[in-house]
Amino acid sequence: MTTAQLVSEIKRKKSFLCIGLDVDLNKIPQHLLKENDPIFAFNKAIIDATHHLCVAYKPNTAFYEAYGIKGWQALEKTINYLNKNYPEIFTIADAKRGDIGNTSTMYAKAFFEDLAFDSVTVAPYMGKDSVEPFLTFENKHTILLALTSNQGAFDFQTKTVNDKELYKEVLETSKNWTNSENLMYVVGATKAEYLAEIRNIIPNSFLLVPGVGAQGGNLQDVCKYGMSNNVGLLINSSRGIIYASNDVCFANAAAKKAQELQLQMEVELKRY
Ligand SMILES: O=c1ccn([C@@H]2O[C@H](COP(=O)(O)O)[C@@H](O)[C@H]2O)c(=O)[nH]1
Repeated sequence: MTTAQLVSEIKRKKSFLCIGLDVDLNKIPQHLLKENDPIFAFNKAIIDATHHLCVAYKPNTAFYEAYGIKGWQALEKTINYLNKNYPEIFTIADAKRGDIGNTSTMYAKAFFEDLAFDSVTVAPYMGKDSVEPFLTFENKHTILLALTSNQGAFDFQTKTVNDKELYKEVLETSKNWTNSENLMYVVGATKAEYLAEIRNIIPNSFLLVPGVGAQGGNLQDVCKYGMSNNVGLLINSSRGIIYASNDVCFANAAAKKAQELQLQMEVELKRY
């Protein structure tokens, strides 16, 4: 999917919501455990109930890898289901990959070709040659970790290196890499006060913003400092939406939570 198509979907749906599909078998409704593939059954119900309220889904691959081959098959079924039934949806494999060049090429093939995701999250720590293989794929997006939502972000990302905080160095350096138009960045909603400075460095890049909901980030603060001319935001909530209820009406409860966020986004889109 192109960035222009993503922006047009955001405007059509009046939503820049990304729903995280972080499936934990201990948290899903117990009646689903009788299904042949409980993870996919859960995802399908959530997707069918919420697709009109969001523009993106983000399965975090850890929640699939934890269940071995069955988890990986459920991830494959989920992305195939999305691509077949809701091709207008932007898909994110939250896999946080990145390695020496030839290995990164294989990661990129896995997520962009085999699984046909629109984007994958990548860690910048190994530098340019570990990220550029992802950037060579046309109309695919590499979402680089810049300033993450967790407390540990302060261990390295905000430390000063060469008179600059490390996350700023990541932004400034990566924006000059070949095919950098295919870059997006992760910035945690819990770090909204950093967004104005981040926008000075990358005024138009899309930001994937996790941390609203369960982690306590505030949607309005993120929009105030993080929205760009082309919206430029995908705000993610995972647990806050998909585990709204664990009874038989779980998908409706998830849709209700998603709608609460979508309505707030509609207000923000009018404001900026
Ligand atoms: O900085 C980051 C990067 C990634 N994540 C991931 O996003 C979701 C958040 O889930 P919630 O349940 O809405 O808290 C999850 O997959 C994280 O691994 C992040 O939270 N922060």
